[in-house]
Amino acid sequence: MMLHPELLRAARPARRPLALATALLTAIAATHTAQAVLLALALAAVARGDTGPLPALLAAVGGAALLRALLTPWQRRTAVTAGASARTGLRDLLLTRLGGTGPVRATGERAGALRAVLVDGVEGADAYLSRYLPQLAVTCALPPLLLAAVAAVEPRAVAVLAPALVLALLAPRWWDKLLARRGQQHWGAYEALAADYLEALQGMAPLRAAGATGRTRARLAAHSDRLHRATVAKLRVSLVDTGITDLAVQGGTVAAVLVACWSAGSGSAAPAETYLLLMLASECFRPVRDLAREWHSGYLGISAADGIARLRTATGGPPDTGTRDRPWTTAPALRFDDVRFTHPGAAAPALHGVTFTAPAGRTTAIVGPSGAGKTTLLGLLLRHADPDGGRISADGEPLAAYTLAALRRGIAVVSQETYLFPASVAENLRLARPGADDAELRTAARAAGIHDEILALPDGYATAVGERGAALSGGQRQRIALARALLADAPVLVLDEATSAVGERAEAGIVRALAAAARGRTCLVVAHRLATVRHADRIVVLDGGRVDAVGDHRTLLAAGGLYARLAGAATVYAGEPAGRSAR
Ligand SMILES: Nc1ncnc2c1ncn2[C@@H]1O[C@H](COP(=O)(O)OP(=O)(O)OP(=O)(O)O)[C@@H](O)[C@H]1O
Repeated sequence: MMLHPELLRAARPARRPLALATALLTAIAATHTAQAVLLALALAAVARGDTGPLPALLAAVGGAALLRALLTPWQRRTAVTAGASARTGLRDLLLTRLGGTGPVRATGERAGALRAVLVDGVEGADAYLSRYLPQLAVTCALPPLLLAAVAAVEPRAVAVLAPALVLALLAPRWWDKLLARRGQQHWGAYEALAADYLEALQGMAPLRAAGATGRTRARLAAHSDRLHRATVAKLRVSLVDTGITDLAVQGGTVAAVLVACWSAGSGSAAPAETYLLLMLASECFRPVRDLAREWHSGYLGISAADGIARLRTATGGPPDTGTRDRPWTTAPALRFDDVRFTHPGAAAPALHGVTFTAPAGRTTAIVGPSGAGKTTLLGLLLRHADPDGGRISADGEPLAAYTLAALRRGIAVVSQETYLFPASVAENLRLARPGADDAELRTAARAAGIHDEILALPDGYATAVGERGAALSGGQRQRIALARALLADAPVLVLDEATSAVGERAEAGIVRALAAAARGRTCLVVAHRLATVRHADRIVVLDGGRVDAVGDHRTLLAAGGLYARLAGAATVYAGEPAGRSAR
């Protein structure tokens, strides 16, 4: 009788089909009981030598079997519908929750473990809800009614059937805690192995380059062995559980047969009563046997339930309490006011009180040495986290006033880590705007400097890009991601090292084209190569989490501070004398 609040919560969206599936299962169980009673009456008629009622009784038996044959597929279909509805609701909820907590890393979960919960865990919850739960309801409801019927026929039989039923259903509950613990250990080992395999597959190239594939294989084998041991430990407890249930079912049935024989032998029961007793005794245990059959479905769901609960209640994102559910209609001015932030667990603040304005419809670049806080600042703008102090506002309205969905619709982001889905180039572009026509796709691709290269692909815009865009170069992937962001037509465009994989020569042209395409939008650009941002309307120089200077390229160079030093380093790095760049 394993009930888990997390799984019961997941059942809510599927309440109706689950109730129908349970009602149908009850009806199917009722046809078994009716068939048993009718067969007992038919056998009693044969024993009496009275064949008169036999045709009607046998026709009724056939009717019960036929009804069951009709109800069973209906029940299965309804249960599958209920499971699908619960599964979809649960995955939606978990994905929304994950989306709300920001990047996957923010939840502290490994991607492979998340995949295990979202795919296998939710499948386990489906099996629990659609198969185990209806059967559990029937098992709790039916045997007491059948015991009452047995009591009416032969009260003494209840004395053997009731303890057997109690033993079958309740004895295994004594080690529910152990079962739950073993289930969790098994699930934990499964999640860890899923995460290990995903990371090993994703990191195959660097592992091979570092000659570490052998060590990785050995580590995976060790974790696989851990999962095997957890499976055996779980199976051992599970087998004891089903063993006790089987023993109680067999023992109870045999005891009931003995009571029936004794009643018949002593002449205290008529043949009809004896047959009824034999049939009803067997029917008492049918739901218990059926529940044992669904036991593994239930156990899988229970094992995964804690993982689902952990994900559903994952914290790490800011509260989505804003009421403005539409993004800005025109490009807003973004104001950072004394923004302070320390990453969870970090020893020192990443931002110490950052103040500047990114003017509406203009391009503002954020530059600074590694670790200056540029990415942290963009993360706060996207509300992956909220500042510890100060505030960020758009057109004077705090970001928290907007719903997270509105905010994220209003801000298109291209970061260093681009993600392309295994679909065509056109489909990847249309993720940003499903209704975009071909001309719009081409305009965005031209602005991102990728149009000609797309045309040169085997099927042009219909070319499949492979998993994570494997069929394209890093620079091509980044420019497709840029085109996608332009297509989104959001009033705010954030580029975080968005052209880092593009060659330096091509980069300047792309950035110029981007600036033209994004005219009228508020752009925030982070780039290591200063040549990328020298045409920005405003440049904010960050250093150690503080604003060092704000200005345009010329005034910052003339001021001769950190920016000039960074520019010098950049031009030397690019093979140019520092003086040329300064002019
Ligand atoms: N998730 C994190 N947890 C703890 N500290 C972090 C985290 N992310 C960044 N930091 C720290 O915050 C500071 C600012 O990091 P941030 O990534 O914002 O700098 P950056 O200017 O973008 O650097 P880079 O140019 O190298 O990308 C650094 O000291 C960094 O170590």
